[in-house]
Amino acid sequence: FDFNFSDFQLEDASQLILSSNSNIALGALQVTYDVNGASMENLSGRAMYNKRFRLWKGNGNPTIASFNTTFVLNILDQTSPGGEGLAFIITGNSSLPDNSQGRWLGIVNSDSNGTSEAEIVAVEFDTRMSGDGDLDDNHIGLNINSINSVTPVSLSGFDFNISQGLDLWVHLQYDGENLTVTVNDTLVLSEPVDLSSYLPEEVFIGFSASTSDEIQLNCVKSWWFSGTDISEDGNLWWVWIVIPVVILMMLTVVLVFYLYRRRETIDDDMEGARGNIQDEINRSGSGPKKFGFKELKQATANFSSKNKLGQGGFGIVYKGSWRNKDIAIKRVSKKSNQGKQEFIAEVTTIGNLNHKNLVKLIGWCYERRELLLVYEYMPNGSLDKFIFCNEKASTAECSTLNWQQRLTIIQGVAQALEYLHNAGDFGLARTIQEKEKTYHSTVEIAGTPGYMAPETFLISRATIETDVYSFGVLVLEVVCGRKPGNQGEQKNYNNSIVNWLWEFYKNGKITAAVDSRMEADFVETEAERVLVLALACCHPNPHYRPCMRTVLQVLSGEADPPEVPQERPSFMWPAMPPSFSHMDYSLRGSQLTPFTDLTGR
Ligand SMILES: Nc1ncnc2c1ncn2[C@@H]1O[C@H](COP(=O)(O)OP(=O)(O)OP(=O)(O)O)[C@@H](O)[C@H]1O
Repeated sequence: FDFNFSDFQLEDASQLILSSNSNIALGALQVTYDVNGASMENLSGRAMYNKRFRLWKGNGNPTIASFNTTFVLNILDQTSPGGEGLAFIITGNSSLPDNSQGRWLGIVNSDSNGTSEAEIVAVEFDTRMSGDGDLDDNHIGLNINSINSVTPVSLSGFDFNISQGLDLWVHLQYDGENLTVTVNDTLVLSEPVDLSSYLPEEVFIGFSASTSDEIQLNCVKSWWFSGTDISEDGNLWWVWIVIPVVILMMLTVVLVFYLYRRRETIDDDMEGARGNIQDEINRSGSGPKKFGFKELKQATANFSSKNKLGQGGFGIVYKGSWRNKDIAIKRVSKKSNQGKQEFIAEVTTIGNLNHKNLVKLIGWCYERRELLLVYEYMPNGSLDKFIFCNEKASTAECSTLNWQQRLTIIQGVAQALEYLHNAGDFGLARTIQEKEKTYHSTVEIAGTPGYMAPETFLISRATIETDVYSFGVLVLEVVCGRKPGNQGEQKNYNNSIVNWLWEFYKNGKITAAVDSRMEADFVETEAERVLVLALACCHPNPHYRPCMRTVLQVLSGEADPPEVPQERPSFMWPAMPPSFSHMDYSLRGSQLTPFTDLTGR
């Protein structure tokens, strides 16, 4: 809070509040006017700076501003003696009190004198001894809400005479505790005073003066003021709004940038993954088409549950319509363990297969972290619907397959499997074997209990032999119309359909196991041949299982079924090839692990 009037010109009036008896003339502030030829008697006047100065703030232990001010006074008696005096004032009220001429110096009047309502602190330059408290006619004093000074100091002792028309350089300083006054570089007054006790927080500063019957010229020739601006803190409200807003904006920018980068990284990863997948699939030279996710979403009416065909180990299969053609879309579950490698394996191997008994893989999609496989649609659905009948289903709902149909199915599956075992050294099994992981037609260790060869858990992978075992179980299912067993039963290996049938075989009545729903309408020799073949496929020792070529020969009648022992052999591991069969396994000690407990999924 600073201002400086090196002199006073008329235009400076806009920065001042001048009472009616004050004006600017002759380069000076005439606190009581001395021009215009009007009477100068019994006047009082005030000339205040027009902006308030914040003197203090806060309650209890307030912060108090400090200030410095220097002004040049020129007071000249017009009568002898002259009268009355001039004061530097700090006040809550800029307006001149009524009837403050004469001895009141424009500071107070008879009503406000001595009251706190006056709200004024003044340093008076008193040129007339006019009241009881006055020291002499040449003194200064600190006045608080009163015309009587707290500590009047005579300037006569300092060789100054206030009202002789000499320039008095007055420097007034307040440090928040003490008020000091120097006149012409001489310290004349120093007084402790808490201005906040008497004055409001915001004050006007300026000058007051008066005349009486005795008159004088009351001029201020220049005025400089500088005070600490404690109001700034109080005006910092905008800081509390602006800074949090700026911080919030910065955080938002950082967050948006971070999310954008993260998204980019994810997209990059996905792009990278997709790129790899696409590259690998392309490199394999396979035929399946790459579909867009949107395309498949549309084809399945947004994967509507109405279009669900079934659910396998990898996820849900939906029926879809694409270019007026029915398709089946397997949406690999995100929870599924099918990873990129398995996906590529499925696309590149199955996609390259071409056999009338194998469902054709038309295409694939890997987008938005979604893995999808598109197959040709099989309108008749799954075989299990035809060979197992829900006990609650009516006869109409469960049409029984005749012997020829069953034989055709078995032959069809055998042909497909033989094709797989010969086509390109069985890509799927090979792909997964490389990873030392089993892959068959479902997740983790191949498939559903009951279809799994006993060694599956021990070797942890699919082999041609384990496929033959599964085929054997399928044959038993198709011929006997019986499920391989529920999961609970499968925890006990001896409860499997294989063990069940072996009992019939042992008792010499294997055809008694044939599905009774055919009402004995089947060719007994064919049924026996097929069932014994199935037992051979399900031999606990993989080395004794026939290959699929042999299976086909037996099914077509070109060859007899392999010899099958009357008693089901125990499962031993490691399994010995036929040439070692004479060896006493028990001598092999701990290396030989009789199979006792097999746990499926
Ligand atoms: N191409 C298709 N046409 C018609 N229905 C199909 C087709 N593919 C699958 N389905 C139906 O969806 C079901 C699930 O098929 P999916 O191939 O996922 O599993 P699965 O062969 O039954 O078992 P696994 O998970 O062991 O392979 C099938 O049982 C069948 O009912």
